[in-house]
Amino acid sequence: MEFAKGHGTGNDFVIVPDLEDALPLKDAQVALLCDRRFGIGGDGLLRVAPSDDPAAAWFMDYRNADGSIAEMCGNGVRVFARYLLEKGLAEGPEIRVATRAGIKTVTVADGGSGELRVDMGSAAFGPTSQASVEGFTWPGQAVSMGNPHLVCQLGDDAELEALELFHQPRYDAALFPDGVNVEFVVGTAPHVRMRVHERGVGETASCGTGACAVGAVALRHAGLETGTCKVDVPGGTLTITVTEDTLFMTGPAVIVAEGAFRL
Ligand SMILES: N[C@@H](CCC[C@H](N)C(=O)O)C(=O)O
Repeated sequence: MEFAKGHGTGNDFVIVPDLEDALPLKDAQVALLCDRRFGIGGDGLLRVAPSDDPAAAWFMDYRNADGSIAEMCGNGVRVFARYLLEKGLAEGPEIRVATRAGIKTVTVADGGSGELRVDMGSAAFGPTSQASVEGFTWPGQAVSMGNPHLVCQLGDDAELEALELFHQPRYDAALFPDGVNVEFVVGTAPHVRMRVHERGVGETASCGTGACAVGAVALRHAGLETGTCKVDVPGGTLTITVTEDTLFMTGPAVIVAEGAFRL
């Protein structure tokens, strides 16, 4: 089976081209491919399949490392678009990608940085809630970016660094019946820093949709309806811009390897 490997700010993905839609992957197969000892290794898998939607040629079939399906992946959609560009499956500067959270338009950013900008659609704010790790509890803001997030503000860098994110933080399962990605943030807009525990994965070096949720919350905390917020993640920096109509995320996306896997 042909594969490629790519990442966006250290959030890494196994990419499986399935251009004839002939390779429906079972959960266990996805988990094996994403396993860092027994497989290729990745936080998730991006299957490149034809789209049913006439507005986009390709569908991003995103799966978490444990095989579970998620609605959206922000770093994944940039890596997916980079793969389409490198393989000649799409032409820039605008690439439309079908996802479970609707069509996302990815644009090659101006200025030769090589970064990609995605129109992610507006952040949808939910109720406030809370998350707990190792007996400590923080208030949090529920935000949907197509997939569920809980953004928790911490006091300072030392508190963020001391967090043990080996296990899923505790959360209100009635509010998040399908699980939730939990972001822990320090700082204020226009520049914040975060760590994340992803549903179906564990702690990752970055989460694009998480950074979008964090940027939107940081701007709102600063009393801003629109604006730009840089979000530092362990694997780099993402730039989040909120406009009256939508939210853009800009960041890197690179393909680092290609090969064949014996499935
Ligand atoms: N890493 C992703 C988010 C992937 C999905 C998430 N784990 C979920 O289950 O919702 C991103 O970059 O957005």
